[in-house]
Amino acid sequence: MIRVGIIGATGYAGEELVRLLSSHPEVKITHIMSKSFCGKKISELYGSYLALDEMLLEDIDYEIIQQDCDVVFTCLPHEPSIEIVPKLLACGVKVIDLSGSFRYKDAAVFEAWYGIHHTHPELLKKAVYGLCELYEEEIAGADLIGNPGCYTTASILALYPLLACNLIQKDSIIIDAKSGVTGAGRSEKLPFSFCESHESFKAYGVTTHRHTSEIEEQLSFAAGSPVALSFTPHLLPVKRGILATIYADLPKGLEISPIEIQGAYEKFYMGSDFIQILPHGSLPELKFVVGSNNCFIGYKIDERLHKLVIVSCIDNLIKGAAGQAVQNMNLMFGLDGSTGLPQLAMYL
Ligand SMILES: NC(=O)C1=CN([C@@H]2O[C@H](COP(=O)(O)OP(=O)(O)OC[C@H]3O[C@@H](n4cnc5c(N)ncnc54)[C@H](OP(=O)(O)O)[C@@H]3O)[C@@H](O)[C@H]2O)C=CC1
Ligand SMILES: CC(=O)N[C@@H](CCC(=O)OP(=O)(O)O)C(=O)O
Repeated sequence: MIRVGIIGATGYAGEELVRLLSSHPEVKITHIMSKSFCGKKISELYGSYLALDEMLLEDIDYEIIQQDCDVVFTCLPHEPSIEIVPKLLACGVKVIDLSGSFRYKDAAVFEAWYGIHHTHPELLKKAVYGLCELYEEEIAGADLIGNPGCYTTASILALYPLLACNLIQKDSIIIDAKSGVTGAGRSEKLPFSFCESHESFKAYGVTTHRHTSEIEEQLSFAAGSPVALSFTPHLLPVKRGILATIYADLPKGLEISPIEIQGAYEKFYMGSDFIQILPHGSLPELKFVVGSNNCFIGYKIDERLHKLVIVSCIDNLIKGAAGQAVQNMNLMFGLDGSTGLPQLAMYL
């Protein structure tokens, strides 16, 4: 059995990890950790978790982690992650970090977009970007994973194969993405509270959202040269799910058929359990993915404007956070990537 510790188990991403891992056939959760709720049962926060009450929420103790864990998931805000992850690595455990702190190759890019000083830039060389469909081999050999962001997962999975095959113009990309409110985390933030967000709809982070830089970095690897794009997130009045509608110009002077687009996606994602490519003109909805680790991608060519419109959907807490983290753990420990992960959505 893989012995797992979860730091930040009380947050939305941590809670989803506890849920997924408690039924994983190869995992024993040995410690769940919190800063503010030490000594409490997890059912005091999440009422349905009575079955897990023999485990109390604990403070972080590195000696105990060294003895009892093979891998630790850190589900923390970005700044505490930068300080805690190196101490975990020094214990000899593998680490899967869900924050933005270990996703970039260049600390200067992280610092510019997050406004946080990175005190351990040396670890960025060692960290592997945990998008399983792109970096399976590197993940298998990694000790530290920077688990991707939720908007970025939906966006990169939709665009990477098309840029790699030169099927869209890299200077024309516009990503219009919408997220459920759990994307903002459990801690109280007034603009994201029920009354402020329910039956309303708004854009935020316009031109400055930090995920712009994460998407650009990864897509530059696909294109083989820098990519700059426009990314606008919106807050949807639903609990979970991300739907990104993406616009890009088709290559100038070239006729691109749906068969070429479909072929590029299907070839790139051959053997990937969680990527579902719909036929030309069929578009996914949030209810196709919520509750599962899937990413559904649909597209339509706009012949009149010589553009491609792509719609990509994930569950922000599963493929966008905890599910992807489990998929990473599976690969790091030589398991099939899909072990213990939900394939089907909660349709109703
Ligand atoms: N929500 C989402 O959809 C996604 C989130 N993420 C990322 O995952 C991480 C966790 O997000 P999320 O679960 O939403 O956040 P929450 O706000 O819901 O939870 C944050 C967790 O971090 C713990 N925590 C906060 N500050 C500290 C600290 N100084 N030291 C130790 N623990 C601390 C809290 O512990 P406690 O209150 O128990 O003390 C809590 O368990 C973030 O980096 C986020 O950006 C990534 C992708 C998607
Ligand atoms: C709705 C909402 O607020 N979403 C979050 C993104 C959640 C996520 O992916 O977080 P990290 O990339 O920071 O880990 C936001 O826009 O800040």
